[in-house]
Amino acid sequence: MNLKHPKTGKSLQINEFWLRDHCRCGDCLNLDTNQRRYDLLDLPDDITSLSTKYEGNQLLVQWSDGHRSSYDLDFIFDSQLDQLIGRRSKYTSPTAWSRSIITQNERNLRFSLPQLVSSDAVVKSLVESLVRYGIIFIDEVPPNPTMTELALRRVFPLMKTFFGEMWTFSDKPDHADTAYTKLYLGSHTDNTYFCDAAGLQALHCIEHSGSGGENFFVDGLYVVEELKRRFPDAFETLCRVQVPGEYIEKGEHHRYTAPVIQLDPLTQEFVQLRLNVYDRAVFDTLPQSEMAGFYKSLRQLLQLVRQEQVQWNLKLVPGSIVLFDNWRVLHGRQAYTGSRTMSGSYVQRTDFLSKARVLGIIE
Ligand SMILES: C[N+](C)(C)CCCC[C@H](N)C(=O)O
Ligand SMILES: O=C(O)CCC(=O)C(=O)O
Repeated sequence: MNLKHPKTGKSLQINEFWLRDHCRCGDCLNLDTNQRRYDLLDLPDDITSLSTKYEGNQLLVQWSDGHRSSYDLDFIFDSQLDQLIGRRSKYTSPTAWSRSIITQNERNLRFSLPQLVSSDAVVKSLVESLVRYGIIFIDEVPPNPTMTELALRRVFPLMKTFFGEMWTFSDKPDHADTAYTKLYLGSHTDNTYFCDAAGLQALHCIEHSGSGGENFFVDGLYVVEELKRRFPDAFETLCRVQVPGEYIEKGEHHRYTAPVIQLDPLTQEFVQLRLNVYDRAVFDTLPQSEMAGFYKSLRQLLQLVRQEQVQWNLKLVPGSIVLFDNWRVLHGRQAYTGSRTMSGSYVQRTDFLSKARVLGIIE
C-alpha cells in the first residue's frame, strides 16, 4: 500500500500485513500493558485493505478480515527503520575518551550522595553521564557495604549473581578468582562467561592499609574506534570470531561464547566489548589455520588498550564509589600489599538501559 503524508508530503510503500499487525485499537492492543491481544497466526496471511481513507492526520482502513483500523499517520511514518536510525543521534550519545579527554570532564562525572538522595535531577544527570562517558563517581558515601548499597539502589536495582547481590572482597579466597588475591589485574571487562555480562559494575574501596592497589580505566569505545581506523582487519576479525569465556569453581561452571566486539546489527554502532584475557576458555572455535590471524588481531587490540594515553589511573579511596559501564569501560588493578577491602555490585544491562530510557536519555 502506498501512503502519502498529507502534511509532510512524504510517501511510504507499506506492507499491508505490517499495517494490520500495528492496529492500535483496544481490540488488538491491550492499552494498559502495550501487549497485542492476538496470536500472529490469528491474522489471515493474505489480509488486504478493502478501502482506505485519509481524515486529517488519520488513516482509516477497512480490512478483508472485517476489522476496521484508524491510524495516526505520524505513528506509521515514525515507526520505520530510517526514523529509528535517525532518532539514535537525537539522544545522549557516547563521548569516546582518552585519558586527557576524561580528566578534562571529571567535573561532569562526580556526584555526591547527599545531592543524589535529595534530587531526582541529580539522578538523571548521573545516568546521563553514565551513558555519555561510561563512568561516574558517587562521593561522600560512608565506606561500608550498607551505604554503598543505599547509594546504588537510589539509581538502579542490583544484579544478583553467585558472587552475591552486594559483594565485598579482599585477598580472602572466597571465590576461585584472581580478584580475590593481591595480584595485578590487567584491563578487562567482567563476566565474559555469563550469557549476559553485567551492564554496570560498582566498586567502593572500603579500606586499604598498604601500598599499590591503584585502579585504571580504559574507554573500550575509544579503543575500538582506534582499532577500526588503524587495524581494520583486526576489527573485522574481533567482530566475527567467537571467543569462549569460562568461570569454574565449586558448584559453578559458567561458559559463554561471543565475539570480543559486538556492533548494533542495524546501525553498526558499538554495543559491547567483551575482553578478559584471563577468563578465556580453551579456544576451539576456529580451525588452526585461522589462529595466527586471530591472535594477531587480539594482540593489536590489547596493545591499544595498554597505551598510556588511554589509561586513566586513579586510586579509589574510601567514601567514593566508581560506577562504570562494564560493556564498554575496561578496568584493572595494580598489585597491592596490606589489607584491602572492596565492596560493590553489578547492575543488569537491561536495567541500566531501561532507567536511561525512562529518563528520556536514550531511544
Ligand atoms: C567483582 N567481583 C569481585 C565480585 C567478581 C570479580 C569477577 C572477576 C572475573 N574474573 C570477571 O572478570 O568477571
Ligand atoms: O580489586 C579491584 O579493584 C578490581 C577487581 C576487579 O577487577 C574485578 O573484580 O573485576
